[in-house]
Amino acid sequence: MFDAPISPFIAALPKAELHMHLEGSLEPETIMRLAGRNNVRIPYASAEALRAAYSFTDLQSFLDLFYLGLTVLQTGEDFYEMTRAYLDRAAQDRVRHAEVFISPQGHLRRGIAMGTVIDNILRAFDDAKCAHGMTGGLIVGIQRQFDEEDALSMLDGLRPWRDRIIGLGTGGPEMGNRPAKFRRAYAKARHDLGWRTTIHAGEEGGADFVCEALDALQVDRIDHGVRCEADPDLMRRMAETGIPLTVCPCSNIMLRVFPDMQAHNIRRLHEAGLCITVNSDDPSYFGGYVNENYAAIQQALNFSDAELWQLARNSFTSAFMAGADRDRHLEELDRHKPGGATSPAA
Ligand SMILES: Nc1ncnc2[nH]cnc12
Ligand SMILES: [Zn+2]
Repeated sequence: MFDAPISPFIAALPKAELHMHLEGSLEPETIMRLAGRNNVRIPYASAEALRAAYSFTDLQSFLDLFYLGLTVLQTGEDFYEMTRAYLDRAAQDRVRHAEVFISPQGHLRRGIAMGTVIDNILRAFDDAKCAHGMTGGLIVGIQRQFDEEDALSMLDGLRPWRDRIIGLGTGGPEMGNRPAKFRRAYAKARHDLGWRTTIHAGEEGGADFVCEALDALQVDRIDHGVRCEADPDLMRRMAETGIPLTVCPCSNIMLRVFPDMQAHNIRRLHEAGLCITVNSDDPSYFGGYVNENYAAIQQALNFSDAELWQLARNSFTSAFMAGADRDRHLEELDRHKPGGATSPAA
């Protein structure tokens, strides 16, 4: 579906990916293989039949399949393989820093222990860092359809990994589950656990969801956020404060947030001075890893190499990453600047 050619510039461009759900990186072939290995019933005859079902009408129609697919994850090895496969694939796309989401509640409810989930994801990160020299970290995601008590008890269960987790996010069905529902969970993550925070807002929900996320939760980033355009005051605020948006162009087309890529507002958001980053969200479900997302906006919306370079730069400056790592990545990125590298003072 997203078959724009990936230019040599995009292929070589160092980039950070900040919005990618590990469970959304499970390819249909992997889902069917793990279903067989773990004796989990998936009501599709083959990987091709499962992939053929990836035709969505809205966020919920996707989430139904996403929640089905993740049931094949049973053992520590499954979580390791899923994470390692994504990180190896991302390294091929020149992702130098990856911040990925996991939704522990979806696994705890099926009787999987927190340690099985978290330890094995972190082990895959450690190995991928050695293999590819990449940096990155794990963001735990609240599933917003469950109540805040459930989110708070998940946070209690994550305390032993407090220093190895970088942030808290929230995903799941946005309508009917406003950001302020998780006020206490976000305060706990920030003050008690010392994590950075982000939330899916303004994907299907309106600009008011983005405002509420900023005011009630004081998040550091907004995931998606594309519907902020409906509120000019909010647009000005976002431009002034530089709060990053992790935009996922292919996801937005697949979930019908916009009818097609030409109609996507990412260029307008960028030109309005917002800090925009490009990400894949759930690459196996939406037909594109991060480079396909860069290529899609280049082709449909005429992003120049210089503009794509700026989006890649935003991805590093928006990351929840230590200053020394960021400086190292930015130095490497500088060498790919169209028209030549900037001087250290620039
Ligand atoms: N695009 C998305 N929106 C909300 N929740 C999600 N979980 C995985 N992908 C998601
Ligand atoms: Zn997402």
